Amino acid sequence: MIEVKHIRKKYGRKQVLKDVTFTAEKGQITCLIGINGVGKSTVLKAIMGLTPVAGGSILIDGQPISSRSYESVTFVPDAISMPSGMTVDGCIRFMKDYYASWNSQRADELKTFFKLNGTDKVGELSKGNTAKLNLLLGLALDTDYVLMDEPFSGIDIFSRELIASVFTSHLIEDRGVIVTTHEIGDIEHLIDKVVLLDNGVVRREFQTEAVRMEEGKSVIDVLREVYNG
Ligand SMILES: Nc1ncnc2c1ncn2[C@@H]1O[C@H](COP(=O)(O)OP(=O)(O)OP(=O)(O)O)[C@@H](O)[C@H]1O
Repeated sequence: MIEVKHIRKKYGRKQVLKDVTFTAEKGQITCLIGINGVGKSTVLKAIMGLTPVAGGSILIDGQPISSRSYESVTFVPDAISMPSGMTVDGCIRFMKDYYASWNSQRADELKTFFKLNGTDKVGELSKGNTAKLNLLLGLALDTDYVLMDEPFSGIDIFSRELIASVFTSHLIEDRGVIVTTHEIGDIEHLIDKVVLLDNGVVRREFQTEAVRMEEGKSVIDVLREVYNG
């Protein structure tokens, strides 16, 4: 389980996270939602230890985050970090050489699933194919948790559907996923849990199925309630 407890974060004088607490379970898809600039990416970066936080703690399977956390958590950022002149197969080879946890079989399956062409260069990929390659490079690592920052950002409906279908496939297996997205409609039916960030705090944390069954509400209904009062 990933446990985020009372974390705070300031950029300069701006208090972005005032007191953020939530958990994300292994085997579940947890969606971090909130309006632009609320601090979703900052939370993901904090879990990865990529940005320092002022207070609170973050535990991964009971252990405080450290350089060893990379063995259990993968971060898929919202932009690809591979050189533009590298081919899709070149990226895959690079990752295989660099990471002991690289799973070549899953990488091959993802390449086929996303219909990526091995000889295409990163800099010449469409936005949708760039997002797919970025996900491939993250999901082919054998880690217990995957954090994805806006995997649907700026891509067409068909690519979004294909990416969404990965969430329910064996390619995710029983890993824990934390995803940020504005495209809630695309994945509402796939999400197990929602963490709603607003004004530096978690305004609601709920299991989607429970809210659907007990209150007859969708995630969007809850969002409207929170933001429109
Ligand atoms: N390195 C930084 N230096 C200064 N301010 C920053 C930095 N990174 C983020 N911020 C600010 O912190 C706030 C939260 O940013 P963050 O990217 O975490 O929000 P977000 O919820 O992911 O936004 P979006 O939905 O637009 O992606 C924003 O106001 C942003 O401008």
